[in-house]
Amino acid sequence: MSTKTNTEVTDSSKNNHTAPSDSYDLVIIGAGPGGYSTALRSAQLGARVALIEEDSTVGGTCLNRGCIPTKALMSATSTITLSAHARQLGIQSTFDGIDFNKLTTFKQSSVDAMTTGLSQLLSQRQVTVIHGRASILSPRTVEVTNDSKQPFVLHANDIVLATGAHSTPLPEQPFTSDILDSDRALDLKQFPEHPVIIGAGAVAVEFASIWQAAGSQVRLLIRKDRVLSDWDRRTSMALTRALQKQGIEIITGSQCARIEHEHEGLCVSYSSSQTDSNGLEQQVTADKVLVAIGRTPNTDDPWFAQAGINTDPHGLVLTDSFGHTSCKHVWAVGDITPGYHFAHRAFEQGIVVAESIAGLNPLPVDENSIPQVVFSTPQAACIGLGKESAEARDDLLEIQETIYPMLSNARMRMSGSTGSLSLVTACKTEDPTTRIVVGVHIVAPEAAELIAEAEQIVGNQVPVSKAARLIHPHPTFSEALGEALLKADGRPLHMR
Ligand SMILES: Cc1cc2nc3c(=O)[nH]c(=O)nc-3n(C[C@H](O)[C@H](O)[C@H](O)COP(=O)(O)OP(=O)(O)OC[C@H]3O[C@@H](n4cnc5c(N)ncnc54)[C@H](O)[C@@H]3O)c2cc1C
Ligand SMILES: NC(=O)c1ccc[n+]([C@@H]2O[C@H](COP(=O)([O-])OP(=O)(O)OC[C@H]3O[C@@H](n4cnc5c(N)ncnc54)[C@H](O)[C@@H]3O)[C@@H](O)[C@H]2O)c1
Repeated sequence: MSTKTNTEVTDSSKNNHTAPSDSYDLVIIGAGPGGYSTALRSAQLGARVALIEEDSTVGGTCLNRGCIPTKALMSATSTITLSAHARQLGIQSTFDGIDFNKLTTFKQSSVDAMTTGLSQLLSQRQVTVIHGRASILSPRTVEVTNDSKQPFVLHANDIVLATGAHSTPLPEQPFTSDILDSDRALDLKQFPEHPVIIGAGAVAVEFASIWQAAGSQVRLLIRKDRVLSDWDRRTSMALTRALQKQGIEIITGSQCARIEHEHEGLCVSYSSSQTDSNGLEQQVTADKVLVAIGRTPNTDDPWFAQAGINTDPHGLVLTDSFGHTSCKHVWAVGDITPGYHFAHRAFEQGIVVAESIAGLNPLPVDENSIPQVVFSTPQAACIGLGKESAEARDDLLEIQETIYPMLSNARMRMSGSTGSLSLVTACKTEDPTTRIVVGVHIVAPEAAELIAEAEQIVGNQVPVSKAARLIHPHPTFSEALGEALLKADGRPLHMR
């Protein structure tokens, strides 16, 4: 849940040496990954920075109710999956249930460690953190409101908008204690017994993995034939099959019509192109429903439009590749801007905006080399282009897909997991004799770590012939990428 408070307008950190003033080089609205990375880098470059956050803690969605608490739960429940696998390997272990109080303490301590550490870092860099709700009064003036004092005004040479996003509900179906968004799902006191999850993106798939591992009987209601349907088809199909193999029921081609309360839970009505061609509705029951159909940017306060900040039809703030908005001296970063919505993208945007404001002329964020990772079981990760998107590009020639059979990898076999790995290679029209790697797509237990190497290769446009010379330690999951590169270079080693 969002932890909005009406704390006093003051420095958040007790040991913050910088007293609030009314004049700054930079005022940033929102202390999530976009806002705090801008603050940290700007302060490092010598700017006087105020960071305004309406929650009681810094860190935004990611630290408080996104990346960190979900991965804490995932770290905990993945041990149940491991222990089930251990039994197959001859290691006797029993799963005696979950101490939810202890689990909640672990999750919260993971969050607290990150938010406290961030607060201290901001303090060390002399960033003034102010708790309150901010709005732009004019291009160089921000008003801050909270309950305890009169609104007050800050002046700034530049303003950065980093207000983030919130979960989108189904039409006319507000979130409740039973119809959950991810914030509410993270606050549950017990895992649900037979939840329905609506959606097929990162939130849906991660919660499906957490809950199924913990013993819930999860049903996923998805519109297409596979989860992560905007990913490369082979990869998303591999993950879909892996989830089904674990017992997650995936109802494909389905569109939720409504959710109603019944005597003992919820009834989800949906139309399904797969099971009923006459369009008749089907029903499933659930004790909780998680609605994970995307997020809406926090840009609907009237001051956005009044300040002249242009948005697209989804409410996303339009910027150039350096973060300038339509309003001079106002910049935007993170989930309110069009593109991938990940913390690591927001970090890089924050750095680029800070360096632009400081006059360092940074390179713009390279939107083509942003890795996507889903912390499901198994994990899925990708970077760059799939085969179809590469074929649609005018600047690429001779597109080739190389598929590595994951069960040829010793560590994959030992893990008991299924997976997939494919590479897309191509030549650029301007250099038609040099083949480079333009995309890597992985489903595997350590895909989130493996993708970092792929990012170097794709992001730096390394020729296949050079990348295939990199030596990988044996026996590791990372060898799978090495073997795939050898195959793409026409020199497969441990496969035909
Ligand atoms: C369940 C979940 C799991 C996720 N897991 C991952 C993951 O594993 N990896 C990953 O890379 N990404 C993950 N994400 C996405 C990631 O959390 C976001 O991309 C990231 O937080 C965006 O950062 P931001 O700074 O743009 O916005 P936010 O983090 O949303 O921060 C915006 C901040 O602005 C504040 N604010 C808004 N309006 C005002 C105002 N008017 N005045 C003052 N303060 C204001 C808000 O209170 C908030 O703290 C996850 C998201 C969710 C929901
Ligand atoms: N590991 C990570 O990096 C991570 C983890 C969780 C969330 N996130 C980010 O948080 C944001 C929110 O995640 P999300 O999964 O909610 O959104 P998403 O946009 O990633 O996925 C939304 C899913 O809902 C489906 N959908 C949309 N409207 C629907 C409808 N009316 N009925 C049924 N299905 C519908 C879409 O087809 C899609 O599969 C994303 O930007 C995501 O990148 C990232």
